[in-house]
Amino acid sequence: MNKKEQTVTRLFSHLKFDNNKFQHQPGSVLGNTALIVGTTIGAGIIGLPAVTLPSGIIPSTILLIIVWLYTLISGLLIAELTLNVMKFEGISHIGLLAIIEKILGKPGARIAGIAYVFNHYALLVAYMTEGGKILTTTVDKVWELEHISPQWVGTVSFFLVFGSLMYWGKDRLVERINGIFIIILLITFLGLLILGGMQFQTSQLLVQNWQSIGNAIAIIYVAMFFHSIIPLVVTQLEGDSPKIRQSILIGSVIPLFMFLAWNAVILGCMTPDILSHNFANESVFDPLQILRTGQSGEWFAVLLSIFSEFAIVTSFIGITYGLADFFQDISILTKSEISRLPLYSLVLLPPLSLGTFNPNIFFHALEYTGAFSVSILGGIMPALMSWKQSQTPEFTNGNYQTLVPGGKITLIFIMVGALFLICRQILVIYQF
Ligand SMILES: N[C@@H](Cc1ccccc1)C(=O)O
Repeated sequence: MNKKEQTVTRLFSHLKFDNNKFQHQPGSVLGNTALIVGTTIGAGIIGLPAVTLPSGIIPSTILLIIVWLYTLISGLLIAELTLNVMKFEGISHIGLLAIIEKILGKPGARIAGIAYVFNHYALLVAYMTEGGKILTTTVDKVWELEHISPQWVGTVSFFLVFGSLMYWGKDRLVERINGIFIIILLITFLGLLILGGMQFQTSQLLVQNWQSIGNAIAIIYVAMFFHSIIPLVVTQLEGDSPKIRQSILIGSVIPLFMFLAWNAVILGCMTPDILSHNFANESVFDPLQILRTGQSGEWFAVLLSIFSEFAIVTSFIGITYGLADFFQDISILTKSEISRLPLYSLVLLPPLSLGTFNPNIFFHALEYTGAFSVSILGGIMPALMSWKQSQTPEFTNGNYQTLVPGGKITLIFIMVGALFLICRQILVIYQF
């Protein structure tokens, strides 16, 4: 092909000033795929087996695939909106909330802002309580303590260890530690699959309770959510739509396979003996909590504790940064400078107090964030924005770049899915 005829795919060039000249620094598909995978794997995967256990492996596998499809479509929709806003405005970076404000105006941005803060606080509560619980269980076991520490001790310890890291740690140090944790996470995950696969109970494949499946939707949705980083991916890939599509597709397929394997292996480890366990003060029967005590072997328990703790810590790092950035943006907009101590206090103290007084809030925190904020940010908002843009002449004159097929039918599917989740949760709360 003649050089002149080559199509230019990217929207702008990412340049870095180095050695007295600008150098082109394109983001890689690989790097952005890893970013998506890293963001996706978090507390959701730890909450998953407890909510899928009642319905069984086959129904939950099908549900996981359906929710994945939903998150993939809504993720591509957010990428499409970001891409087009950048193109029409001529800017090379914009955040999710700013996109919502540009398209839906101030009221839309306010609702999204509330959903965003709710999402981050609820996740932080979940991370601190569950991360703390695993910490104390491990310490009690290693030092063979007779008195099991109260759960709030765990929540406070988690806050002191990892909150301090976030407050005092320089960005580069935190980034390095995060990278090491992700490697540990992947190695322990493989170990768990191998050990768990060896003790798979085929009888578990026969369990099929389709009516219990609804209880798992909200947590699966949180587990698969990564949408708040899509605008960053679009920027790093210079608005190059084939690369963006590829990163989002591969970046969401990898966690899907991890979830499918993990779900099958953990549910497959459930022997009748394990299932007869009963925790007096817990409202949810959590298979991971029992497996961590060594019911499927000591090695399995050790790997599971490491995997769970690091999955939570890596997400804690990302979500703490996300919320700190959000409050910093607001302080810049309102021209009121906020220094580091008040900023991190604002981010970490409210979830700490909620988690200390409700140490068993983990599952509720995940469920509520799925039903009331992920549904708004990852479902209703992108569908509304896309609908509004399809009515605007400048977007319908052929210059609009689409990543998601199906037009209005897709948007209705996204909208109905999110509304269903919200209504279902309200009915559960009021026990209709
Ligand atoms: N998927 C993440 C949750 C998450 C929400 C929002 C942004 C990024 C990540 C988890 O399971 O912990």
